[in-house]
Amino acid sequence: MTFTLSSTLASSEEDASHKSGAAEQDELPTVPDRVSLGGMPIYIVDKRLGKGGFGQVCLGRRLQQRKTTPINKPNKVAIKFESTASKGCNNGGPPYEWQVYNKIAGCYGIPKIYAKGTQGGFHIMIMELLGPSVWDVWTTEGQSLPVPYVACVAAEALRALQDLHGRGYVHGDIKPENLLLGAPDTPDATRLYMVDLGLAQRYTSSSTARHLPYHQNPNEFRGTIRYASVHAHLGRIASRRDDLESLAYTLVFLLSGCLPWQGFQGDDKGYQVCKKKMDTSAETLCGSAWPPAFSRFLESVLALKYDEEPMYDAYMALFRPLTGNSASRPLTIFPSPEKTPRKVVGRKRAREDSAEDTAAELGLTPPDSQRKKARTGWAGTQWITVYVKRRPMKQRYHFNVNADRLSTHVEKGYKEGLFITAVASCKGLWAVIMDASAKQKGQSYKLTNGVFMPREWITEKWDEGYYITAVAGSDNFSSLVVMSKGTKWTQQSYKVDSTFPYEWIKKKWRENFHVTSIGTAGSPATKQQWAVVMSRDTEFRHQVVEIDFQYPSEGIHYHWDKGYRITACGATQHQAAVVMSLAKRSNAGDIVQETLRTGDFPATYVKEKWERDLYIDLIAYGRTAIMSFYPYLYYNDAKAAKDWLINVCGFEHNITMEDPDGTIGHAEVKHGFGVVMFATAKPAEGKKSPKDLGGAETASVYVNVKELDSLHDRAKAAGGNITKAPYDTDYGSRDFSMKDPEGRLWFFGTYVPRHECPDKKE
Ligand SMILES: Nc1ncnc2c1ncn2[C@@H]1O[C@H](COP(=O)(O)OP(=O)(O)OP(=O)(O)O)[C@@H](O)[C@H]1O
Repeated sequence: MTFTLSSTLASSEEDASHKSGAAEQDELPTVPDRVSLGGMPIYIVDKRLGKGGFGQVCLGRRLQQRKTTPINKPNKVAIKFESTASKGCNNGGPPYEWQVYNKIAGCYGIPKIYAKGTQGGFHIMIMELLGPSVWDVWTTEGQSLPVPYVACVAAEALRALQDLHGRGYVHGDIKPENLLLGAPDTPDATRLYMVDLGLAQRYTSSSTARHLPYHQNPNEFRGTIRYASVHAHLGRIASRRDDLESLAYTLVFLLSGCLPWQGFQGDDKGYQVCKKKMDTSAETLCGSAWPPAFSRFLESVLALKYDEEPMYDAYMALFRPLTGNSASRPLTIFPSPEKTPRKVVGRKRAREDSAEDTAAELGLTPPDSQRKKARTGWAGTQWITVYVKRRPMKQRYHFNVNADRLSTHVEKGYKEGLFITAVASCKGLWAVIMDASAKQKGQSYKLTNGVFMPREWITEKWDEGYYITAVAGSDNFSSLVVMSKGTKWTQQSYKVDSTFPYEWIKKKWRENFHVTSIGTAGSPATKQQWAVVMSRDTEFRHQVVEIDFQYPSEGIHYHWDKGYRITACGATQHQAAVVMSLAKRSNAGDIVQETLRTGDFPATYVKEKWERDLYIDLIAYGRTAIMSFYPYLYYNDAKAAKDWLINVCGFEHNITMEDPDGTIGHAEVKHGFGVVMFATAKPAEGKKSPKDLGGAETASVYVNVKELDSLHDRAKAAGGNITKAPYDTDYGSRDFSMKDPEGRLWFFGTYVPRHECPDKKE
C-alpha cells in the first residue's frame, strides 16, 4: 500500500518499475512456506507475484490438489502477506485494506477474497489469483499499447469504478500497476481487475450515505505522484472525480508511454508535477495522434465538481467504439447497456465522429461557448479584489504607484482621517487602499527596497504596540508593510517561506493564532516567497486555507455557504491562496462579500461597487487562472503559410484564412477568459497596430485555440524554430513566436485577461 506524505512519496511511482524482482527477494521478511487459515485448505507458498510498500503477494498452491474444487477453495490462489509489525497495520491490528474488502465484497472488477487471518507474524489474505498487471503488459509490448487495448482498459476500469463508487468508496490509487488481468489460461484471462485498496476511502458518510463535506488540507497527499489528480496533490478530500482523473492519466500513459510530468526530481517534486499537470491542457496531453475520446474524457473529468456524480455510462460509451468488435477485442468488456438506436441523418459517420457525437449526445461536450475549460494550459495573472458590504464610507484607491510617489498619497489619506487597509504590488508598482473602516488609533508603514519583510523595523513597532495589518512584496523582494495600533490582538508572528507555510499555520492555529495578512514577493525568474502573518485573539473562531494554481472558486463557494468569509488572500505568479474565516460573532455569515478578478486594476468597477456600498477589503495580484489563449499566425504569404501548416506540419483542422485587408479585428475567446485583440501587420488608416509590424505586406491565418499545442509540436518536429516574440503587442503579454525552417513563418500567441470574473456571496 502506498500511504505516505508528499515529501516521502518520491519513490513510490518509481517502484512500479521494479515490482516482483528476485533481486529484492532478500530485503523482504521471509513468509511462511505454507498457509493454513481456518476453514480453508492448506496452501503451499510458491513464487512471489508482486510486492508493494508494505506487503508481498505470493502464489499459493493447494496442498491437496483437486480436479474440481468449490469456487471458494481453488487449487491456486494469491496470498497477500503483510507483517503485523508493518506501518500499514494499526498497532499490529489487521490492515486497513481488509475493512474495505469486507465492505465492497462482490464489487465488479474486484478480486474475490477467500479468507483472512493471522499466522507467524503476518496478516494473511487469501484471494483470487490474477495475472499480469497492465503495467507488465505495457512493458512487454514495448512501452505503449494500441488504442483498442487502452480503450478496453478504459471501459472496464470505468465499470469497476462505477460499482466501487456506488458502494461509497473511492479507490485512491488508480495506476497501471493496480490494474490486473485475470489468471492466464483461465476463462477470466482477458478480464480486468482492480487491486490494492489500501488507499481506498469512503467519500460518503456511512450513516447518511451523503457526500462527505469538502475540505482542503494543503500539503497532505495520498497516492502516486505520477497519476494523482491535481485535487489529491492539493490535499482536497478524495472524491469520485479523482479516480477518474488518475484513470485518464493512466490511459494516456499506456498509449503514449510517458506523461509530461515525468522526470521531476527533488524535494518539491510533488509541487512541480502538480504545476505541470495544471499547465497541461487535455488537448496537449492527449495530442492529436489519439482518437478524440481520450481528450474528451479527460476534459470532462477535469471539469467535474467535488461531489458531482460522473457520467460513467457516457464515458464508457465514448470508449466502446474504439475497442474493436467482440471477436477481436483484446479484453473482455462489460456489455453495453440497452440503447435506443440513434437516428443518423445525412452522412455516414466516421468512427472518430461517432465518439464525438456520442459524447455530445450524452451531454459530455457542451458546445464550446458553454464549456468551462478546466485547464487550457496557459497561466495568467490578475488582480484579485475582495469587496465587503459596509455602511457608506470614504474609500480611496491608488494603483500603479511608484515608490517615490507612495508617501504623497498616503500622507494625503492620513490627513483626511483614512488608514491603509490593503496593499498589493504589480510589476514593481504599488496599490494602496485607504479608508475610514478601520478603528485604528495609529498607523505606520515601511517601504523597503529589495528586502522582503524588514524584521528589525517590525520588531521595533511590535514593541511600540503596533501589529502588521497589511503586507505586500514586489518582484524584486521590496516590501510594503503596514502596522497599526488599536487592533484587539494580543500577539503576532509571521513566517516567510518559499512554499506556502501550511504546517506552520496549523501549529499556530493550535496556539489560538489566526491568519490576518498574506503577502508575496519574487517572480518566476527568482525564488518566490510567501509571508503569512498570524495574530492571537482575533475575531475569528475557525479558519480554512484554499490554495490552488488558479482562483480556488469551488472551495470559496463551498465555504461561503458554510458562513466563512475571505479574510486574507495572496498570490504568487504560480499559486493563489485564500484564507476564509468563521467569525466569533454569530451574524458574521450575513456579511455580503464579492470578489473580482481583472486583468487591469479594477478602477471602473470599484466605483460601481461603491454605489452598492461594497468596498475593497483585500487586494492581491498574482496567478489566478489558466488562461484561454488565442494564437495567430502571421505570414507574408497566407497561402504559403497554410500550405506549410497542412503539408509539412500535418495540421488539418480549423484554419480559416482572412484577407490581408490591413484592418484590425478582434475575437472573443469563447471559453475561459479573455477578449484578445489582434491585428494584421498592415495597419489601416488611423488604427492602432502592434508596434513593430507596421507596413509589412501580410496576411493572417487564424488557428483555433484547440489546435495550438499540436501545431506547436508538429511545427517543432518539422524543423520549425520557436523563439520568444521580439516585441510586446499593444494588446497584451507577449508569449512566443515561431519560424518555419526557412525563417519565414511567424507565429505568435498572446493572452490578455481582459475579461472580468465576478464571484459573489450575498
Ligand atoms: N490477486 C493477485 N493475483 C496476482 N498478483 C497479485 C494479486 N494481488 C496483487 N498482486 C501483485 O502484487 C502486487 C502488489 O499488490 P498490492 O498492490 O495489493 O500490494 P501493496 O503492498 O498494497 O502495494 P503498494 O504498496 O504498491 O500499494 C501487485 O502490483 C501485483 O503485481
